[in-house]
Amino acid sequence: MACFRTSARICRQFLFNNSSSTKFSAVFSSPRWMSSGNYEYIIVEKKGEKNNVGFIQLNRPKALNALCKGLMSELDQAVQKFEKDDDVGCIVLTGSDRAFAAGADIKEMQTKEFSDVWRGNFLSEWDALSRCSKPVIAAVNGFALGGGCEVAMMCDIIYAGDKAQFGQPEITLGTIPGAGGTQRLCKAVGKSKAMEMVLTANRISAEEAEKAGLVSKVVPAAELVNEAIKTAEKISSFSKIATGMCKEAVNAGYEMSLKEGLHFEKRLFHASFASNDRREGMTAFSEKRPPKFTDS
Ligand SMILES: C[C@@H](CO)C(=O)SCCNC(=O)CCNC(=O)[C@H](O)C(C)(C)COP(=O)(O)OP(=O)(O)OC[C@H]1O[C@@H](n2cnc3c(N)ncnc32)[C@H](O)[C@@H]1OP(=O)(O)O
Repeated sequence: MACFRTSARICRQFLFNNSSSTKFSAVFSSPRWMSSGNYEYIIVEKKGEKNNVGFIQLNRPKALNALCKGLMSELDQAVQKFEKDDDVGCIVLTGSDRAFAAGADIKEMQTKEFSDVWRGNFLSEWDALSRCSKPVIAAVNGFALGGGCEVAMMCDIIYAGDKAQFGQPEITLGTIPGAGGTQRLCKAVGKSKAMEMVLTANRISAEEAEKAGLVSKVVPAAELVNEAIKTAEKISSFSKIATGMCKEAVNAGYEMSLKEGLHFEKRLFHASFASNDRREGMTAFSEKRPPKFTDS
């Protein structure tokens, strides 16, 4: 903690480096808060030294976290709960060592008719993660297949354990990806690789996913969750207004032309000057002290 007193610059290094005290907090932080919700398919906790990381673990091990209706509905509820929680600045979503998620629940889908899925707009209810204004990190170990890969891609950052496998095997079921597995994958890994993956059901390793651009970091499987929590703690230490603006600018820019994206970013940047946190951040820098963000 002495670094905080010494200078703002050293403090900034503290925030940006993997300091031993941050590692300590991520490794040893216990679930100090359990969700009051009664979840069947997920585990929901708050983690991190400051209890400011929303942690969701898919927990349907016998079915390799297949994304049944109940699980997706609980995921939606948990994300909304963290969205409203003023202490939470970032969310980590993970699965088990064996599977992040093996896709939509095939046994649940098996008997559905065209009219069911069309009229019910099946899978549209999966959009909760994409609507979340707070950053979400997917920590992927094991299989991320079909809907599992799609859910990971709905997150803002993907960290993968070194044994993770990504794929879109829907073609083997006589169907196609239905929750972004063609479009999001195409944007992440490029058209040729995405086309190969959806047409052949070939899986790619964590290493390949990192090279192709689907994943931002690969770490040993055992360290994955702590690594994601550490990053989430860092993100949570910043102004929630600024992190929200960053997320909005990146996501909007991704969909827009360069000209529109640059304009949108500039306007959000201008808007940040209306926040107390922008004033505090720059004042703290000048006064060589750590900033105290108030999310206002
Ligand atoms: C529509 C889109 C969304 O856009 C989809 O997501 S469609 C689904 C796409 N996913 C898949 O096709 C993957 C299906 N799963 C597998 O291919 C294999 O299970 C595996 C992931 C390669 C693992 O194989 P392994 O031999 O190690 O394990 P099992 O096959 O015995 O699986 C264990 C257990 O889990 C059940 N299960 C696995 N995936 C699903 C799923 N997507 N839906 C429902 N259930 C799933 C599997 O049936 C086994 O349970 P058991 O039958 O033994 O009770």
